[in-house]
Amino acid sequence: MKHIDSPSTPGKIKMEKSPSPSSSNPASSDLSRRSLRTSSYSGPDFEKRVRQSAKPRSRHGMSVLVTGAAGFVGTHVSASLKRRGEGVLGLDNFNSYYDPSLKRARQTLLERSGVYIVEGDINDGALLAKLFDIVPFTHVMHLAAQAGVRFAMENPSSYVHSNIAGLVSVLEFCKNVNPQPAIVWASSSSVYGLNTKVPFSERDRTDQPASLYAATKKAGEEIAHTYNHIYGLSLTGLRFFTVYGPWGRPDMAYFFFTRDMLKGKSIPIFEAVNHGTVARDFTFIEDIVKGCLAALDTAEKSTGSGGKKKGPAQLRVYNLGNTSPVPVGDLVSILEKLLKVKAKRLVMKMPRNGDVPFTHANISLAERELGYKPTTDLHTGLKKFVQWYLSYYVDGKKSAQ
Ligand SMILES: NC(=O)c1ccc[n+]([C@@H]2O[C@H](COP(=O)([O-])OP(=O)(O)OC[C@H]3O[C@@H](n4cnc5c(N)ncnc54)[C@H](O)[C@@H]3O)[C@@H](O)[C@H]2O)c1
Ligand SMILES: O=C(O)[C@H]1O[C@H](OP(=O)(O)OP(=O)(O)OC[C@H]2O[C@@H](n3ccc(=O)[nH]c3=O)[C@H](O)[C@@H]2O)[C@H](O)[C@@H](O)[C@@H]1O
Repeated sequence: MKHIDSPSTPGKIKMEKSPSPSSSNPASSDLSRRSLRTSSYSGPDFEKRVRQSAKPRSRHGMSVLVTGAAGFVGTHVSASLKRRGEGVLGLDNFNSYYDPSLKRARQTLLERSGVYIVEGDINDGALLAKLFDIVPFTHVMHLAAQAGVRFAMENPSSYVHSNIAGLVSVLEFCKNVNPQPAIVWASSSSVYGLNTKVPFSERDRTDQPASLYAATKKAGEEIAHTYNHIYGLSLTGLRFFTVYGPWGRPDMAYFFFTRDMLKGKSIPIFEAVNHGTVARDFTFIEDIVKGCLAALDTAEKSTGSGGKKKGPAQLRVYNLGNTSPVPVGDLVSILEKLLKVKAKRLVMKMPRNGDVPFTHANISLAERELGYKPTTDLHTGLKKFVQWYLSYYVDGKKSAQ
């Protein structure tokens, strides 16, 4: 995987040093505010675009800040919220973990539907202050993160920067603004780590992460607990299970298998110890989007630090999976049929690279409380992915990196 842009790249605001914890506090961000006057984030045009994009037109009246909006899940969630008439503003740093031109193409798609994505980093306190000054967001859909389990061995600090420092930066803001927004954020199925009890339930242990990525998501869940407990923030963590679909992520197996199969290259298929099958509870993006919207719709208001008087704020965690694990070899067989290409399979022992052998979601809690019900099997979902892939890369003559 590629080198990633410096994790401290602070968007377009030129600051003398990386944003410090104090600069992410709206009450103590004089330095940051000064730097904003000369930045491209100020001016009537910028404010107008932000306001227009975040203005709700639905009966729900939501104004949602979507972090990671140029990402795979962020694009789909933003588009879906906008279609429903919610106000949506995106925030993304467009880093180069994978081909940024794909993020730009998603941005173009969203702009056509009226969603503006501000280019900047979630650690940039001055920028968050500016956005919250312009819009009293009712909700934050926090999806920005350093994703991918294996890349954590190459660039561990990018995970700390986005998944820990970045989460704290967002929560610091949310705790300080009035009114406080409700926050729905992406955790991960990877928190189950080496857990062997299946299917994975929210009550199962999550103290054996197999990768630094998983450890940062688990840390995020603990951090969420703290901000809920002290500051009365309403927080919902969603444990997504291996999400796939159109406009997906090129670092994920289903995506680069497709690319490499079409190029006639061999694809490494991992097997567990003693030739055990490696399987995933692959979940289609449209099902995940429904789960995200249901989590936003059922999110209660934050209660603030006077939480004791008003009662405790909501703190929730849900599995969003498909409840139907499929061996990776079967995923390849489906791709072979859809692409009409015979894969050159290179079966190999799974390296100790952060991967886990098996995932399987118990979704009864999400079913009960969110009305979440995935409806897309892997064949149907991959068919939609392949149709998109061929039209984007082959017909669109884009180079797949
Ligand atoms: N796709 C999956 O299978 C899956 C599974 C479990 C959890 N998740 C989580 O869901 C969320 C969305 O995942 P995705 O698949 O869309 O990944 P993605 O990489 O496509 O999207 C994440 C976006 O966040 C942006 N970003 C990263 N760090 C940032 C920062 N510091 N400031 C601003 N923007 C930043 C990236 O540029 C990217 O566009 C992530 O939190 C991820 O960890 C994804
Ligand atoms: O569900 C999750 O929480 C995680 O889902 C995915 O992680 P993963 O399931 O490992 O997805 P892929 O990297 O696409 O791998 C899918 C399967 O293919 C296998 N694989 C991967 C790469 C490879 O070269 N060969 C191979 O057989 C993996 O072992 C795994 O079983 C995402 O990449 C993570 O960001 C996310 O947090």
